[in-house]
Amino acid sequence: MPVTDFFAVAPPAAQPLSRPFIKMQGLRNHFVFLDCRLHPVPSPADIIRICDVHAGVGAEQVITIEPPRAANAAAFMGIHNIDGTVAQACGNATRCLAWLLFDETGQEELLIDSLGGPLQCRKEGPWDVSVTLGPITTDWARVPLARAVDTQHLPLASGALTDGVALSIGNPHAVFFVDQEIDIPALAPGIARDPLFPESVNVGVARVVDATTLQLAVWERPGMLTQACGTGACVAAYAGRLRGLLRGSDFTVHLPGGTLRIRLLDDGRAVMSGPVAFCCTGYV
Ligand SMILES: N[C@H](CCC[C@H](N)C(=O)O)C(=O)O
Repeated sequence: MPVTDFFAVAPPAAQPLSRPFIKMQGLRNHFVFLDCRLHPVPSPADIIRICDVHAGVGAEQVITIEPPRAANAAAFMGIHNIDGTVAQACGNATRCLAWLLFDETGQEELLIDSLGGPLQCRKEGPWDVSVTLGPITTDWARVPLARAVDTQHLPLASGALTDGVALSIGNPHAVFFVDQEIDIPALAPGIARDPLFPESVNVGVARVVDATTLQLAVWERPGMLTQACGTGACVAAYAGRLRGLLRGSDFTVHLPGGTLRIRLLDDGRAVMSGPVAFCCTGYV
């Protein structure tokens, strides 16, 4: 029985809440999945409650599985941040959603549609999934930025976070390369709320280990340090190669929650490969 059959299981009569959910995590970046092929997309207030571990099950994003909007897509993926706002891309959640759809359909390759565009997904192992995201761009208007600046050498700083690179892979990122320990919660908000970023920005802090390896941590929109950020890993590898700090096409990105493998394609897209894990089911 596919895990997603749970979405059709009625709650116990005494259950005060009626919405079935599946929770999964990718490198400890954790998500609540709701099937909106059967139920309406929840309100921002409900998203906030579900993400709040003191009021709901707790999650770093709520992912809504919606009917496909693009031809030959298995589903549309809605990405909802903890403040109820909508994001355009989420690498770790895409791997988890792909796993659920592989399990549901028996397929081992499929397309997921999203605001950031189509995402080709492939089952690499029982709990290992690759997703092709992008293309990545450093075009200021598409990050987006509020004005034209050199996106490869950003004119803003917050403490030791200087000389960053602005990119988009569907969602906005600013990547800073450092060679020292950084108090990210102290410094990253100064970047994220800078008026240069009209939609705010995910702030990646990267340290080069060698020509194909990074260490990375990301202060994600709307303002939280996550254990892993899939889109952040893709753009950090891209920015590192752009800066001449990395070489080749295949990279390893170590995040606090674990490691992702990133392959940069010639067309600007990135193939991100990594694990997924099942957490629990329940009702919210
Ligand atoms: N908070 C991000 C979305 C989730 C990105 C991250 N969880 C990933 O795995 O890519 C944003 O607002 O753009």
